[in-house]
Amino acid sequence: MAGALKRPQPRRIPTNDACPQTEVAALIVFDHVGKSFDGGRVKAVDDVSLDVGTCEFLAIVGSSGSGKTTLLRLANRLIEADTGRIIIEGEDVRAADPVGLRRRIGTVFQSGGLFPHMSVAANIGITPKLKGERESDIAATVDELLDLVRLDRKQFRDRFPHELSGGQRQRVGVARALAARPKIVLMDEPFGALDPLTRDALGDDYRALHKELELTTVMITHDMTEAILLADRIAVMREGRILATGTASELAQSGDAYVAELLRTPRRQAERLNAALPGSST
Ligand SMILES: Nc1ncnc2c1ncn2[C@@H]1O[C@H](COP(=O)(O)OP(=O)(O)OP(=O)(O)O)[C@@H](O)[C@H]1O
Repeated sequence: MAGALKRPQPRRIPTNDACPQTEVAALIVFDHVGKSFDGGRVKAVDDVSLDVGTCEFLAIVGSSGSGKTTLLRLANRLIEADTGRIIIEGEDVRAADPVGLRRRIGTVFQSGGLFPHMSVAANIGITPKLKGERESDIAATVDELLDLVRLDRKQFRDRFPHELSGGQRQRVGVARALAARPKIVLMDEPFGALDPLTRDALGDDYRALHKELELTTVMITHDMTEAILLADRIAVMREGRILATGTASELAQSGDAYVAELLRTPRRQAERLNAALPGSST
């Protein structure tokens, strides 16, 4: 049977109850954060202040080397900030146990980041296993997550990463990130290496999961069109700094030349598509 089209009920995964839509509290706060490399010669992140609201989907857009990945790595303490504070779920990350912090935050990488020698089920179940959950509970969680990311349980559970397409690997990557039932998901170019159709389908599916599980998501992308289509708000980074944040229409009002340049491509794409597919916008 092909991947399940209907999501099963009931589900045990969504345990994030702390997300009333009226709440505006920020789940992630970057407060004047700075990080340099090479003895201060490379200012990868330069005095960044940014709040990510509970249940918000924030995209970080910027060219290569603008500091996007460094910002995410600071959030889960893969590296330490030189200056400023990062608050996750009300707690300064410097006070948090790094391992515990990373288990509370789901992470999805561009390549999927799956362990090649482990089956799909073992990859998805790795965090619950490290947390000491019972084998039977882990197996149930893996099956629920496979349903959630629309991969057929029987077909995919025992496969190895090299037996999957790029899109299927990313679906497993998303399932693995959700296995510890995080409130926060950090994604680094998660759909960047996929063909446009797969990318579109996965983006839509993830957006639905974000809403359904009441997640708070930060997604890095080079692609402004993807950011506009998926995110509630977009932060534009350049040379370690946040140039602008806002919804697509707010960014369109920005007087910044680089932001305008980034918006030119989706504008041109929309115009060309409307011209090539008359009536498609109605
Ligand atoms: N561990 C490191 N040691 C030295 N320099 C680093 C290190 N990590 C990142 N940098 C530098 O910091 C800057 C920002 O890198 P970062 O990976 O955050 O950018 P990015 O916006 O994510 O780029 P890309 O889109 O290409 O992934 C770059 O100049 C990079 O070379």
